[in-house]
Amino acid sequence: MDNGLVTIPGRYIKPPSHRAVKHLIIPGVEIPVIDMAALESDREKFVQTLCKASSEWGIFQVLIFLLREFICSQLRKIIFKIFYFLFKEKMKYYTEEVFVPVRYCMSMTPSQETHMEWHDHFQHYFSNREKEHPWPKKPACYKLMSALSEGLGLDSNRLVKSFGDSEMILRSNYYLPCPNPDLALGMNGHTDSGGLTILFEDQVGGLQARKGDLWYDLKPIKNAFIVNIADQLEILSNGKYKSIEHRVLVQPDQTRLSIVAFCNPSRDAVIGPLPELIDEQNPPLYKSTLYQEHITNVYTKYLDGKHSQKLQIK
Ligand SMILES: O=C(O)CCC(=O)C(=O)O
Ligand SMILES: [Fe+2]
Repeated sequence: MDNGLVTIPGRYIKPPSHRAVKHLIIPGVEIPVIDMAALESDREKFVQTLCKASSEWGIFQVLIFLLREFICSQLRKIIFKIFYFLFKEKMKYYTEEVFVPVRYCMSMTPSQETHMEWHDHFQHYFSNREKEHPWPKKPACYKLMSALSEGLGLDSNRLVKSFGDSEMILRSNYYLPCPNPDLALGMNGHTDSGGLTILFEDQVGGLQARKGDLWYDLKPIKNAFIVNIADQLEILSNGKYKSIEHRVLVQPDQTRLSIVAFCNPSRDAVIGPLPELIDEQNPPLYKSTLYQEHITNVYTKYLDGKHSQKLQIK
């Protein structure tokens, strides 16, 4: 882009069947908004609202004022600087591996893709198994996970326990202005393969969530994080919470930045519908699966930009 590119390189052009179709997009949607302050003031109501948003949408906005101020003023600037590094510097971290301490990559797995996604990203992987890159025992999404457990009628620590030694991927996505935004996608439609995703985006917009055949254009709101249920939580909840498919469109004249925390189960965890949720009326909708195996499956599907593999392991 710095060299004055006027059309996108062929590898970024999506075939017509993969492009965003305008009449299937619902503009300016506001997904449910949940204020973390209510967790202290009225826990029961908080749990109810969270549970409803996770079942009906699988994606919602969360207000956490202090943290957001910090992220706005500091983190965004720092991450922009990292993307401004010389290409040669960034390439020192280039890899297609996921479970490495630091990764820089374009698209997802360029060597296996015919049509790339219009973004670059830096990714950090944290796990208590890795001595060099440990993460605190409690997952970053601990409070939300506790409330989500209660929403299933279970002990507040039940979901966290099922994650085992939880892991985390912290990822910054950088979407440059695109000279042909209608021919490309910033990120293909996918569901997140892990547990719970917490996303911070700037005010540029472009994130869309899918319900049926329609794509809902999610309007960024100030002072909010976006949280979405990912595949492993859908499976643990036996389908009560929905892992929603989402994608990102690109803009002709604006750079977009998103910072995403994927709060995931341990890769050793065996994930299946929680036995407490199963009875004659509620048979298991998913088979138990090793999380590690599952992520491989989902990852392959993810590259096709189709529904995730979880629908096939039923
Ligand atoms: O950039 C965004 O808003 C979405 C990013 C995303 O879906 C992902 O990294 O999995
Ligand atoms: Fe995602």
